[in-house]
Amino acid sequence: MTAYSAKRLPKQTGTAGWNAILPPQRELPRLAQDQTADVTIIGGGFAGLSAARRLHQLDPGLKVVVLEAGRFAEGSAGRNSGFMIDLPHDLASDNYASDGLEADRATIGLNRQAISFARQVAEECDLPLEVFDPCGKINAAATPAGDRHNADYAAHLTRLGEPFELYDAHQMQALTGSPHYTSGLFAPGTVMMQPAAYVRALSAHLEGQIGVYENSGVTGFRKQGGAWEVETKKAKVSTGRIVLANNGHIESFGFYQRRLMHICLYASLTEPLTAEQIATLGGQPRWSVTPADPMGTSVRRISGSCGDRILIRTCSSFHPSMQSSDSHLSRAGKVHGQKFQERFPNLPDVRMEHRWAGMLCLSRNGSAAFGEVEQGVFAACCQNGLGIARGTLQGMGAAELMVQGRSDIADHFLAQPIPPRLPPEPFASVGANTYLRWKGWRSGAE
Ligand SMILES: Cc1cc2nc3c(=O)[nH]c(=O)nc-3n(C[C@H](O)[C@H](O)[C@H](O)COP(=O)(O)OP(=O)(O)OC[C@H]3O[C@@H](n4cnc5c(N)ncnc54)[C@H](O)[C@@H]3O)c2cc1C
Repeated sequence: MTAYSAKRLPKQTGTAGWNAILPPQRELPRLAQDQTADVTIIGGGFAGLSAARRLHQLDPGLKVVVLEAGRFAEGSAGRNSGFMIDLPHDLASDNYASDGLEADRATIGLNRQAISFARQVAEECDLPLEVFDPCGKINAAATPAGDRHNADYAAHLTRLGEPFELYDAHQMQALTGSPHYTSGLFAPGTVMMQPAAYVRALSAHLEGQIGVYENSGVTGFRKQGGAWEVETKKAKVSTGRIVLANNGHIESFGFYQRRLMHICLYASLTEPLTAEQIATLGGQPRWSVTPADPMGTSVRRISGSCGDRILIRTCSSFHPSMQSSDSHLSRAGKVHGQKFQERFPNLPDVRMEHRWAGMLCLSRNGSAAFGEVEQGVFAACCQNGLGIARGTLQGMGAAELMVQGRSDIADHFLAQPIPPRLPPEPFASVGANTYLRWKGWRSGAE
C-alpha cells in the first residue's frame, strides 16, 4: 500500500503581526467528520487558496476541500512583507542576449497573470486600498554600490521596454521622511498587500464555494483502492486527487528530500505612530521599499484602519527543521531596531509592537517543486522568495494541469529542471548560514 506520513507539522515563531493588527478573526471550521472530495488541497497559503479558486472557476461541479494546519493568515502567507512583484529579482538579460530578454518577458507576463487573478479576488471581496494597492514599489539604495545596482537594473528595464522612474536622495526623503536613501528606482507593476487581510478574505470567500478547514493539519495520506485517504487528527477525506500546496513542508511527506532550502526571514512592525511622530517623520502616509541589495532591509510605511506603522524586514537563517527559534528571533529583533534607528533617527522612541519569523522555500537552481509527483498527487511548492506572485501562479497552474491537462502556467513550471540536491549535513547548514550572514553583512547600509 502506498502511504505518506508527515514527519512534522508547521510550528510558528513570534506573532504574525499583520494578522494581529486586524480585528479578531472569525474561526473557520476544523475537519471534524469524514468526507469525500474530488480534490483535497493540503495547505492554505497563496498556492493552496489560489488552486482552490482556480479549480472552482474551471469546474464549479468539483468538490474541493482545503485543509490548513494552522489558522489562515497565521502561516507565511500572513507573515510576509506584502510585495506582490511582477518583475523578477534578478533579470536574466545580463548578457543582453535576446533569449535572456524573452525569458524575462515570459516570467513578467506570468507574474502579471497572478496579479490579475489576485486583483479579481480584491474586486470580488471589495478589498480597500490598504489591503490591495496597485501602487508599485521602489528599489531603494543607500550606498554607491546600491546606486550602481539601480542604474544597471534601469538599463535592463529599458531594454525590456518596462516603465520606471529614478528618484534622487531628495525625492526619496520627500517620500519616506528618511534621510537614509541615496536613490530609488520606482517600478509601477507591484501590488502592495496587507497579506493577512487578503488571505483571510480569500479563505472566507471560498468558504461559500468549497470546503475550507483550518486547524486541520494533514498527518498523512494513503492509497485506498482507487482513491486517496487524507488523514487529519480528527477525520479523513477520501479524495480522487491531492494538491500539495504546503511549500517547504512537502518535504515532510518525503517528496524532494534534501533538495529544498528552508530559509527563515524575520520582520518587526512598530506600534501605531502618534500624531506628533507622524509630523516629525514627514513623507507620504504609504510607501514600500525593497533594498537594492536583495540581502538588505525592506521597509514599508502603512496607514489606515490599523494605524500608521512601519515594517522592517531583514535577517535570514537556514533551518532544515523548518522551524526557527525565539533566540534567532530575538537576535533579528535587535538588528531590526538598529535598522530602524539608521533610517529614522528622528523617531528614537518608537517601539516594535510585533516581531515574527516565517519560513520560505528556495531551490539551488530557482526551480519550483511542481507537477504530478505520484499518481493523482500534484505539487505546487517552492516559490523561491517571490511567493505571493509565484505561489498564486503555482496554485493556478496546478489546477489547470489537473483539469485541462496543460496550460501556459503549468508548462512553464513543468519545463524547469528538478531542484538539485543539497550538500550533506552539517555542510549544508554551516555553509548556508555562513553565506547568509556574510551576504547580510556585505549588504551593509542597504
Ligand atoms: C518575513 C517574510 C517576508 C516575505 N516577504 C515576501 C514578499 O514581500 N513578497 C513575496 O512574494 N514573498 C514574500 N515572502 C515569501 C512568501 O511569504 C512565501 O513564499 C509564500 O507564503 C509562499 O506561499 P505558499 O502558499 O506556497 O506557502 P505558505 O504561505 O507557506 O502556505 C503553506 C501552508 O501550508 C500549511 N501546511 C504545511 N504543512 C501542512 C500540513 N501537513 N497540513 C495542512 N497544512 C499544512 C502551512 O501552515 C501554510 O499555511 C516572505 C516571507 C517571509 C517569512
